[in-house]
Amino acid sequence: EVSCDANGTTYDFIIVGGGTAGLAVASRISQGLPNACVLVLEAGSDGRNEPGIYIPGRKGSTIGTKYDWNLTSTPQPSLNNRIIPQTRGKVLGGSSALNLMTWDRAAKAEFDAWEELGNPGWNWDSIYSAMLKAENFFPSPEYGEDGVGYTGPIQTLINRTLPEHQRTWIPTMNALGIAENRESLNGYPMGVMRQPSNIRESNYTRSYSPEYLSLAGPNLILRLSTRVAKINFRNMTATGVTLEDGIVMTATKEVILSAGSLQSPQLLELSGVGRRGVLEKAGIEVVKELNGVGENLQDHIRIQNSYQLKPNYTSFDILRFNTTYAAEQLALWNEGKVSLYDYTGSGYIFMNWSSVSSNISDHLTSLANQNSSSLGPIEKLKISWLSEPYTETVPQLEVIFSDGYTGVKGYPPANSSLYGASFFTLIASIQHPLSSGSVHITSSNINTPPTINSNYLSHLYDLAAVKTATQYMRRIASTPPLSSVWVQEYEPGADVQSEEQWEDFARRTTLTIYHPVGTCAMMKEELGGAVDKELKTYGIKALRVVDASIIPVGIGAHIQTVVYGIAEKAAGMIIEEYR
Ligand SMILES: Cc1cc2nc3c(=O)[nH]c(=O)nc-3n(C[C@H](O)[C@H](O)[C@H](O)COP(=O)(O)OP(=O)(O)OC[C@H]3O[C@@H](n4cnc5c(N)ncnc54)[C@H](O)[C@@H]3O)c2cc1C
Repeated sequence: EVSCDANGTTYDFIIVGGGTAGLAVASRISQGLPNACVLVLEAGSDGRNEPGIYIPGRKGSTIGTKYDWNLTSTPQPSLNNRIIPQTRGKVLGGSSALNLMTWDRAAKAEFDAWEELGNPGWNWDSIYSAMLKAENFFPSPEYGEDGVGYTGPIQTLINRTLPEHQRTWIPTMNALGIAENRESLNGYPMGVMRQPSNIRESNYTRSYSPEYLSLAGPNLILRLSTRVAKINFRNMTATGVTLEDGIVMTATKEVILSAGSLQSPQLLELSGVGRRGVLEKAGIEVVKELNGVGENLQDHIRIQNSYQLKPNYTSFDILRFNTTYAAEQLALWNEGKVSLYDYTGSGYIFMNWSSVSSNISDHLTSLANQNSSSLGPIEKLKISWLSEPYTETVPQLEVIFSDGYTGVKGYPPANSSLYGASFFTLIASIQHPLSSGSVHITSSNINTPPTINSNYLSHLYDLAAVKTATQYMRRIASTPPLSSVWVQEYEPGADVQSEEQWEDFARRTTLTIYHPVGTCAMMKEELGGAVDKELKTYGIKALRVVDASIIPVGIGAHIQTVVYGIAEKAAGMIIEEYR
């Protein structure tokens, strides 16, 4: 058995970023290539003992803390120049430590499109089987058996804690013509459903990418609080990395970049791989001119409505204003008993626009088709999904039932008569927005955050889509039986009625749902790709990118399952190549 030096400077593989994909790919390589030394370099600390991370009901509490890189967008003109937080985990497990634990999958056609973009071998069948390797589903009478995996390290389940008023969710959507789908992870995601959350059944803790480390052998060396400043090259071959403190680490086989959609392109550019104009402006010598780096930034946008519950319902909000009750619930959670601290927002719908109305669908499709002569391959694909035959399978709108207040206006302050009230929130997410943007460096210093411009709502389709979504959520809330649980629409509020007011609400409150992808896209180089079908960086040897940045086209689902799938598939290719 190989012996790997925990404090050495030379390893076979160096993985940059111990996040969602990074720990998965590193652990699988360690397992599959036991004679190779695998080094993971993670800038963040170990958050496995942090209650804000491991208690599901404390999801969101670590946003904006030391576990977050606290990146932000540029002022967004179509959002009244608001600066939108670009939350990213800076901790072991990366964004899988901070995410909201939705575990789902997009439609078959969306993954088959990856192959059509010039990536033979990347289609539903192969990506699906890679995704299944990540998970271990705990069966539930409320969910089916098709579409879930049972052998992976990430544990998933249907949450045992369901607020009373959330029981209205599925019947309400049925009344609006949306059928229940209990096998929504099998490539056909449409319908209304509860969905799994990535929670460990035995102790109801967050199950996330550090779980992969239990698969790794002693040949995996993990270094925390260690930030990579650049990748080093000789003769167009990656030879290792330089750390922030100047120490040089050598990779004899490969450097694997898993720093995520906002920081993998940053590191490539800091190392001389990217758009010539960007590199020259930042004073960086060009190693390889690669136009796709940092471009094609796509994200899911969200908008939210919230409703004040009748006094006989207790929501998740009670944990913020009743400290005695919160302490009791926490004690229950600590004893492993059913508790409000178990809760994750587990009610969903995935639907097309014609389920809102055929007029809406026609209107949105015609907006999407404006300027269709100058479209790139990604926009063309997204627009094709608005028409037959894809309308029946590829979702355009997601709505999440999220208990408690999670809007933009803020929970009522202590001096308000509404303080102590309970709310539920409906969160809509537009699955295929047509606005896209970029993330680029502006300086050669790793400590200067990259400039992130997502161009949110810059496309008329996106603006009309969020308006439609928030209007539709009022319709959902006003449909029985959900209509019977609340007294008042708190946000946007009943006075929002005209088209102008809805548009104003959209511009004031649209946010991201934290799914940036596409910035090192796996696509032909001439189409704007940065990596090939083996995730190898064009023009450079021994350098792969393995994280959400390689996703060429945004998907109609939350993205962690496919990030694990990408890592599993990458590990398979790497093990095959070096065995
Ligand atoms: C708040 C939030 C909620 C979300 N909710 C959901 C959800 O409910 N369901 C879902 O499916 N998806 C969700 N997502 C999205 C999903 O979690 C992410 O897309 C996914 O985890 C990204 O994985 P990744 O491997 O690409 O990057 P990350 O997991 O972010 O990993 C990147 C890692 O690289 C490290 N790093 C960066 N730069 C350096 C450097 N220079 N040197 C060393 N290390 C470095 C980072 O610290 C980090 O650990 C959410 C994301 C966020 C932020």
